[in-house]
Amino acid sequence: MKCGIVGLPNVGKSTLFNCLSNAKAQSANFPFCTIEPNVGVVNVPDPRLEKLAELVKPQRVVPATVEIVDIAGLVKGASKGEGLGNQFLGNIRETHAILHVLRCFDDPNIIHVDGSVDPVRDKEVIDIELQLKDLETIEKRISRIEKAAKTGDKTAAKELAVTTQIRNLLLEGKNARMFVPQNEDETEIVKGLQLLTAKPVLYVCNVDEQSAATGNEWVEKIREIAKTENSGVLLLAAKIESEIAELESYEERRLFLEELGLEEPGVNRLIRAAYELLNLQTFFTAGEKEVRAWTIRKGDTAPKAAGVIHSDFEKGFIRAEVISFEDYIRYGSEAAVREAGKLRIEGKEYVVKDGDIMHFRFNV
Ligand SMILES: Nc1ncnc2c1ncn2[C@@H]1O[C@H](COP(=O)(O)OP(=O)(O)OP(=O)(O)O)[C@@H](O)[C@H]1O
Repeated sequence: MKCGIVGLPNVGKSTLFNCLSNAKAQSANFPFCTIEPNVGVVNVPDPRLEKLAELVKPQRVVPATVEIVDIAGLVKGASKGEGLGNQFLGNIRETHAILHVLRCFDDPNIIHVDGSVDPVRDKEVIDIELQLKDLETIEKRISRIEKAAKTGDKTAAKELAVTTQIRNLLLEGKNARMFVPQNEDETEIVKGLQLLTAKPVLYVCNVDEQSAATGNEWVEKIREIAKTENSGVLLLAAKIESEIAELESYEERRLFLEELGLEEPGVNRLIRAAYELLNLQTFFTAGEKEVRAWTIRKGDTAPKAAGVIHSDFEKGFIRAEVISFEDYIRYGSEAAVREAGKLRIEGKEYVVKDGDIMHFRFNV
């Protein structure tokens, strides 16, 4: 599961990516590893993990991770192959969610590809390119299934109904994510189309130093639009944050952030937001050797969670012993939780809750 950073050229994507890739931007515990020049696996800052580690004092602490890809700037005409457009759109297709960076800072020294700062227009430029590409995908699909649908093939007819609705949305200049599947079948059909504008999106408003905590009028405009799309907005001052991330001492970084009116680096919020956007959540395992955050999807059951640790755990799953994060903190140790009768035994059907501390019983 990975998130792609998308936006026009020169809006601050690489600056943002560098913030993420700078280990010092976060606590010492959160290293970053670059798989390829533009792909990073970044650890998810999670205060709960730190609290658990304080209580358990394990030999190792292992955070959850999320993969982030820096996709080079898209330009007008990308859907027609302009400026390596096809390659970049292909890169977006491989991601599961989009971090759409918008330039919301004024700086006459930094050239804007369209001559002036206007994130609302910029957002539309990108949207249109993605929509045009999706339209091409949809038209191809429709022409392939139309005949079968009209000669009584029920599966094809269902798909035609969905694709036609999505095509109409795209023709109105809307994104495919505005289509709400009515049942499991429709969800599967949409998934199969792999549309760019069906992916969840978070708008990242890249602001200047002065607006780091409060935002500005551009951000407000983007917020208004995002509301109508059910999408999120995140505020981040990429340039100053990348400078802060360069500072050696933790204390210095903290002071600088405080001056900006921030409690923690914006990238921490961004990483958590990316995790959320991918529909992921965390469960923990806690032992003397290791306290660890594991990543699962929201809605996953206990055996699925067990399978993330080892496939044998899933195959031979018997039951899970579960402690809620709040109980663990309240009683301070697994033994005390047991004593208080707060340790739950859960079976195969149990849907894991974010923050659960789990122990699996299995046989092989
Ligand atoms: N919030 C900000 N305030 C002021 N300047 C910024 C801000 N964010 C980025 N910049 C500056 O804008 C310029 C472009 O940034 P960057 O190279 O990160 O853009 P990009 O989106 O990756 O561009 P491209 O797609 O062309 O690679 C850089 O000089 C960077 O320092």
